[in-house]
Amino acid sequence: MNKEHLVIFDTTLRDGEQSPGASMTREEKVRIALMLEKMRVDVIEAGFAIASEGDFEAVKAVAAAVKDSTVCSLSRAMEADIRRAAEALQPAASGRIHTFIATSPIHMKYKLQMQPDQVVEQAVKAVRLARNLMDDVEFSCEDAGRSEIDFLCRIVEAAIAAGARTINIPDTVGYAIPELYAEQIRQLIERVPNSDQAIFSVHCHNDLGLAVANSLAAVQAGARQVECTINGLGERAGNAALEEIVMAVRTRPDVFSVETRIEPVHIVPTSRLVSTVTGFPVQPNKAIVGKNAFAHESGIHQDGVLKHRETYEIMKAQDVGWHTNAIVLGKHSGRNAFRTRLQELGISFATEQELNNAFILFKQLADKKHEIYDEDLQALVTDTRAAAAAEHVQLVAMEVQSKTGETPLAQVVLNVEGQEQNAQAEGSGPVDAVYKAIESVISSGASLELYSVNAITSGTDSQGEVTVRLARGGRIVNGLGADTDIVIASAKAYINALNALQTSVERTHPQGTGI
Ligand SMILES: CC(=O)SCCNC(=O)CCNC(=O)[C@H](O)C(C)(C)COP(=O)(O)OP(=O)(O)OC[C@H]1O[C@@H](n2cnc3c(N)ncnc32)[C@H](O)[C@@H]1OP(=O)(O)O
Ligand SMILES: CC(C)C(=O)C(=O)O
Ligand SMILES: [Mg+2]
Repeated sequence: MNKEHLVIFDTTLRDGEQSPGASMTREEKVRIALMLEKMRVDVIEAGFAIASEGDFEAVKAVAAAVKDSTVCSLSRAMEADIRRAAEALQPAASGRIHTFIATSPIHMKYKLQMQPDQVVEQAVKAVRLARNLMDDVEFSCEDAGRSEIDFLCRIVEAAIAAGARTINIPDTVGYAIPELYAEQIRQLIERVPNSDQAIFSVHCHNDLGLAVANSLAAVQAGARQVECTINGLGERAGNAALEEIVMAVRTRPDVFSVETRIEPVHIVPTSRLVSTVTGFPVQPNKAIVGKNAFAHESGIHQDGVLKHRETYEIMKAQDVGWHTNAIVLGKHSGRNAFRTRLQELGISFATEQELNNAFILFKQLADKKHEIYDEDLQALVTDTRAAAAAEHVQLVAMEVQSKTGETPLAQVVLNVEGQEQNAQAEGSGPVDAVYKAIESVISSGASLELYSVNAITSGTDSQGEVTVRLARGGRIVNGLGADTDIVIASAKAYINALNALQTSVERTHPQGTGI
């Protein structure tokens, strides 16, 4: 099937900038415009030239910098606005004046305070003037979503006759519903006698969360330009998101008879740039550009994706500019994802039992921590292996009381060579109390040469990793322990070192001397 071209009109720099707090400098607008050009956006609306001296300069700078996309400026249906837009667009290789006037009864009566006939007259005058200054003119019926269809037909016909090449039917206040909006576009194209002389465009706002759905329904009804913004930035709840429109059309060629010229690999970098410049973070679950858009945490999905990516992905992360998709390990993960990640880290298990033991520890840790990082896995494997090694001493349970103004007290239950033993001791701090309690049972005679604690990853839910070095009779051993509770990590590390000390004794004196 021969696909028709869908014009992608990006208004991040104009409607996007109308988001409270999203103002951009001239330099920032140029940087974003160059990314949009690289992405092969057809039209870049760079600003509203009459709004301020700064916006005039910004439109001018974008017009001078961009070569491959058409650069556009907004203007009211007023002579001064249109002349200012034309002046700012002077340097453009391809420029467009976008002029608009409201057509809904509520806007005409209360805001413009004009009669419908006057609105038509002013629209026609505006389009004519713009066409005298520039070939490419777009006319918008502001608040078309709440305008009467007969009046819309009348003003659209007049605007096309006056020279508008693109007719935009905005749902300015996000009031439209897909089926009804599509019907509005269909009727306009059918009923306006000269509709074949213009491209019909849509510009949808997201007040009811329907901006993309409305835009796509309109495309199905014959619209051939969509106005949209990166990350859905825009007035109030925003505009239709460019990345969602482009990827919907691209992912469902069976549904849409149009195609864009967008190179989607630039989508994520552009999204990041817009987010950085405006300071508006992208929500993690945002389609296409959110951090979680290609991330899988649940075991069943991870297993599916590892076996055949398309089981849970309708797009490829790399196609829209992500480095890769992501298998995130957490409490919903399963063995397949766990084993695969460890293999990627170069860690394999000799037996399925060893893997299962590590997996049990992993689930326990995941219950305490939101996300498990590679460093957590490495520490966990070290723990599993230490546990698997001949263990003379094991920590069964421990409790530490530590209060301001009171001496810390530790109670430990140890399993020594198969026998449970209880001990308690006070110490200068909770770790000191635990170590004294352990020593009251073991009497290792070793001296503590080093004690250090590190957060394995960032965040207060991170695991603490403790390293302990013990020396006895010329032998020095290290012990490692990790836990989200650093006192427990300290006990694990100490016991790990005691066991290492014993193992090294066994190696040198097979009969052993005991710990
Ligand atoms: C749906 C949209 O996104 S529309 C674009 C919205 N964007 C902006 O408004 C950003 C830039 N705007 C501005 O900088 C200023 O509003 C300016 C420079 C355009 C105008 O500033 P001011 O002259 O001080 O007018 P103000 O903003 O207070 O009021 C708007 C005036 O324009 C009139 N007007 C509004 N839309 C149009 C239009 N499309 N065509 C002609 N006149 C219009 C209003 O009726 C009002 O006229 P009045 O002053 O005679 O009552
Ligand atoms: C100026 C027009 C196109 C607009 O932004 C709107 O109606 O939302
Ligand atoms: Mg708008």
